Amino acid sequence: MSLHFKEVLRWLHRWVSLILFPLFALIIVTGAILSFDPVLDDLRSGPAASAPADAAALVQLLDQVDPGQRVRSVVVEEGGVVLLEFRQQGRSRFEAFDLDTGEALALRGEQGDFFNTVKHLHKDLLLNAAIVVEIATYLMVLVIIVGPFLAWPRLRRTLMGWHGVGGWIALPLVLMVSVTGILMSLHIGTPQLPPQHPDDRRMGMAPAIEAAMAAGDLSGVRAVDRFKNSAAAVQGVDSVGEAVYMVSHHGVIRQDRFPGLVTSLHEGTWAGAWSGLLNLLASIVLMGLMVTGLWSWARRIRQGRRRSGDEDADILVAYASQTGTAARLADLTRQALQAGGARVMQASVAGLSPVEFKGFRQVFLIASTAGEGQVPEQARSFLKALEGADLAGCRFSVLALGDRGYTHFCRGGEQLRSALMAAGGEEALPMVKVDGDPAADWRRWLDQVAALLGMGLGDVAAPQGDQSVRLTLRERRQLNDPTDPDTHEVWSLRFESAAPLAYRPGDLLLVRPGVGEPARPYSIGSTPEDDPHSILLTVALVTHREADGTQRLGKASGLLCRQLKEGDVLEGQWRAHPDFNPPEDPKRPMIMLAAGCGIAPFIGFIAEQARRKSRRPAWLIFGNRKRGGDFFHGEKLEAWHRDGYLERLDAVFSRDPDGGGYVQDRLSDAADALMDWVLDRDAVIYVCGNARTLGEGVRTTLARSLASREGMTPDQAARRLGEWEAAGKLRMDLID
Ligand SMILES: Cc1cc2nc3c(=O)[nH]c(=O)nc-3n(C[C@H](O)[C@H](O)[C@H](O)COP(=O)(O)O)c2cc1C
Repeated sequence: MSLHFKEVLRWLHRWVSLILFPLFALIIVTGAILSFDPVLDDLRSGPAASAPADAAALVQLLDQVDPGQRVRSVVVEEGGVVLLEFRQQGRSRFEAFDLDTGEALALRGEQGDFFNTVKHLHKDLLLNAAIVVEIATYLMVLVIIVGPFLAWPRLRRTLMGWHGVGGWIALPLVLMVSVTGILMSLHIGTPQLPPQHPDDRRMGMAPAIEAAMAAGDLSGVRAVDRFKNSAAAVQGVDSVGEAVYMVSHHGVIRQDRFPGLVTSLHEGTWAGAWSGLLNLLASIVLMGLMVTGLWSWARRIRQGRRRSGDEDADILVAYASQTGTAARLADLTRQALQAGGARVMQASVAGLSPVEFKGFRQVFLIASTAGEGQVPEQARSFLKALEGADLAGCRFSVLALGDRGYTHFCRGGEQLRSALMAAGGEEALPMVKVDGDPAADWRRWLDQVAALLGMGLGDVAAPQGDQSVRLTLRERRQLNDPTDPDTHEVWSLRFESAAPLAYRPGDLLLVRPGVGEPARPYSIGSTPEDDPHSILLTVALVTHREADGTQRLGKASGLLCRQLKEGDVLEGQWRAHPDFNPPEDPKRPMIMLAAGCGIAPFIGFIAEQARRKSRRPAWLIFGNRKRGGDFFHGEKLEAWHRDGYLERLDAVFSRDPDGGGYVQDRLSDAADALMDWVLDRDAVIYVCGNARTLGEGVRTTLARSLASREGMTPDQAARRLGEWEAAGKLRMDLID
């Protein structure tokens, strides 16, 4: 089936059931209640008579006890007991009589009006709106039929896994109840009726029996019911055998069966009263399918919408952060302004579209600079979207974080500011540029913000800055095959700290190669739970070739991989990186996508799992050039996989024949499983490696899989990824 067609089907399946959820639920729940009706009837009215009542005697009784012909139904029970149903002010009332003596008898049980009301609700919503129910039933059948085209049944212990398998197994049953409903509304497979006119009076019970006696040779009667507008159905026995006479003021038609297979299938009376329990099961399954579908849809929406702050905020604190500093400052800014009485929303620009800025009285943007003077990865699509945006009247202020050690100081913040101005935004406070540790500058900027808003500040928490650490190199081991020129030089380094450290795997160690030089961040790939004095790094040696052909080493990586000797001391800084730590919720699954030395933080993630004996579902896709030459930490990873700390391990090698290509190729091959993890199990996706190759490849593959699975346009899928980033469901730690 073509992808596009499948997307259309998925769209129909989802939106028809979401929009009509209340109506579907009403039809299904009332249907479920009605499936008890025949059962209760059976229990209440005692066994049906084995011998029918004499037709002439019954007419005589009716003439005697119901001269006004108000009885709506007649049932003949064992022992010559005749049960008559009267209606008074819309309510049913029952009376029992002895056929032989005409005496009134005590009732065995009281039949309420309840089932009648439910039946009407089921058939016409108590509003004479049978056509609405009919159309809804057509659409319900459409939703049911489309379901199996969307996915093969696969046993997965997820909400959507149950939804899929449940839908497949129950398909015949749920189709049976819904299709028979449609057939009934079309009068297909239901008893043939004699002609009727809209202004006919209702058929009386006694005249109906007499008409049946006159037209055929009906001798015994089991039951009489009003049927459709002005007709009646007389069930009984004639010279041929069991028969039903459909009687109207204009004719009589004899049938062998009543009410017909279609109706008895729909009402669940095809094998006696108790076969209705199958219909009850169908209703429960249908409700279950609707609720699981709705629930998982709602969860997906929620996954993308996580913003913190006040719903009715008129102040927005937006941030664009690469390693979490701007995000932390945005958090503290929001808290301080809220404490001062303002209504504030805080969000990453990854999850915002530029027009949203216009909905706020003031926007405060805290933006860092990454790479060589670029905006952080999470702000790239926002910056692009600003190109065509109209932000006339939008008032904004920027706090730009940076480091003068880099050539393009605070260029990320500058780019965002220029784009906001070009779109028509008005700068409320002049941009403040921060060099290095932002604590003091941020605090001053916050005072300006408060003054601009004309408010005082509540308690202001101090931002936690980077912490100095003194480390001794204890061990350095080359991870790639030194004899293979086709692999990059990568080392594993273990440092020791005299003081215990309370970092998390994924936090950063900032290494400054010299005074005035910019610091370079390295992901920490260990857990203090193994040893609080130890830190593990995985470092690629960066090399540049000069114009004259000589090779120059990267300053920070050269220091780590060459200059430092075992036993030497390194003065570094430890920076918390909460955006790139394992998920807070110890059960929430995680997917780790790593290329080359992007494996660095994940070694710590899985080590933490193993130390805690955690069975959190974890899936790692690692990509590099050659299995033989550069499967970094391969043995350790395979052991963790064997021991169950990694539920799934995929290693792909682009230069091996049949090596599986790149990480994004494996991701694309496993698109179904990937979407199961991400959408149904609410996994967090971590990506670490090169921005241009891995970052963009993963982004494209994710957007494509999402678009196909969810029936979205490429734009919608890209926006959803942005929302995931803002909500911390997609976390990228990339290097240019
Ligand atoms: C890899 C890397 C590249 C950076 N490039 C620049 C740059 O080109 N210009 C600049 O002013 N600051 C640069 N910085 C400094 C950051 O902008 C600064 O540390 C900021 O506080 C980080 O904020 P964040 O954690 O929110 O991303 C760079 C930092 C790192 C780690």
